[in-house]
Amino acid sequence: MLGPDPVWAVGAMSGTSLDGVDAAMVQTDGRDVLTFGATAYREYRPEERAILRAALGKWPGDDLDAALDVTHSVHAEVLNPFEAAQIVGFHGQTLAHDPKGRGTHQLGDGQALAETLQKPVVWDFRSADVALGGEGAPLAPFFHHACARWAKLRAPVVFLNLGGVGNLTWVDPSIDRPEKPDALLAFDTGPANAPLNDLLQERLGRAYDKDGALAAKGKVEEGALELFLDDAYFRKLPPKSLDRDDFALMLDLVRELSDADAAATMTAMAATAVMIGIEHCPSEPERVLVTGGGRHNPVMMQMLAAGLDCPVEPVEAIGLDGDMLEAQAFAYLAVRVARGLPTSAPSTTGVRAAVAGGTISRPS
Ligand SMILES: Nc1ncnc2c1ncn2[C@@H]1O[C@H](COP(=O)(O)OP(=O)(O)OP(=O)(O)O)[C@@H](O)[C@H]1O
Ligand SMILES: CC(=O)N[C@H]1[C@@H]2OC[C@@H](O2)[C@@H](O)[C@@H]1O[C@H](C)C(=O)O
Repeated sequence: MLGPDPVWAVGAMSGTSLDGVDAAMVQTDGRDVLTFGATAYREYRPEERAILRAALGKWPGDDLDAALDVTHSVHAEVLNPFEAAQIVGFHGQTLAHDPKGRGTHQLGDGQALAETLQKPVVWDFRSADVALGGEGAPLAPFFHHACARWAKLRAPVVFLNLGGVGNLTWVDPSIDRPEKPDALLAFDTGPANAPLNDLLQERLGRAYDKDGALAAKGKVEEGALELFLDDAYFRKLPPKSLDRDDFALMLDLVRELSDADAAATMTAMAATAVMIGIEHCPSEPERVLVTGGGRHNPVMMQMLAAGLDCPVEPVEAIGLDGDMLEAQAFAYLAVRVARGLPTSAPSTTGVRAAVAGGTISRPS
């Protein structure tokens, strides 16, 4: 279907924080990123978000009609204008993630989207990895490797995504292929914004702690932080991954604290989980490049900078767009799948062997 020349792909990602769908174009041959293109964002309306939230934790076979309608219509709306794209990478909304048990579930029907958009759609990126013993996540690391090469970095760096869940990729850009054994190490670090958002929603009816304003007024309760860090997840060697609500009990640890102290403590939990994560990396990175919404939270960024020995900067420092990196990743991965190139490896998900995850659906 796709020849060896670079193509324009569009990727769409709806993250664990359930804020909306990002879409972004990338020109790539599946190995190198040549150009970054147009982007778009469609926020969920409150009623759409409520339908998706109610579907969290559900698996194929459950009643998902309403959530599927929302996912399909929002993706069709955000992706329709990308006429120049030759192929689509459609992540789908993660509803449940239990790689060592029931599997992983991203809501969406790629065939239906292919019919609507009249373009080939690559989707269900995670199942093949899980079937081969992998965590099915994170999948952005192969793209992070391409970004490091695009930015002509030489020394190992860490890409840190602070979304609902945190995940990091240690990258050695001097190794030319991401599937080679020492090129990457990746894993979920712990909860990032999701439990903090839940706290703000529950106590104050606010979606999130804008600019860390509440956390800035509070003080970290060290006892609660220590109890949180006792969780065996942090000592477990990577690869490892999390579901959005795996740390929902964090809210109990801050239950007795004032709003400001609870926000400060939860922000410290997210940041400290990252610091422990960095200790698992093969070597100290030259810098930590932060993507995802958490990079807009100055309190979280300051805590990271204070706890790490290297500079902590938003990915914009190397010319990337930290709000769109995940959507770009699934554009890039779609082309890799179409070309039969792997999208994960033992070092990124723990999969038995490098695998090209994803199903390709073509309009009939
Ligand atoms: N100005 C800001 N101040 C503080 N926090 C912010 C700010 N902007 C965004 N955030 C946080 O970032 C979150 C959104 O991050 P992002 O869009 O990266 O998440 P996601 O892509 O849904 O998650 P994931 O990567 O886990 O799938 C918001 O819910 C909020 O908690
Ligand atoms: C199962 C799932 O959807 N995981 C997401 C989630 O959000 C952040 C973190 O947890 C990461 O593991 C992953 O997303 C990114 C895009 C990834 O696969 O790289």
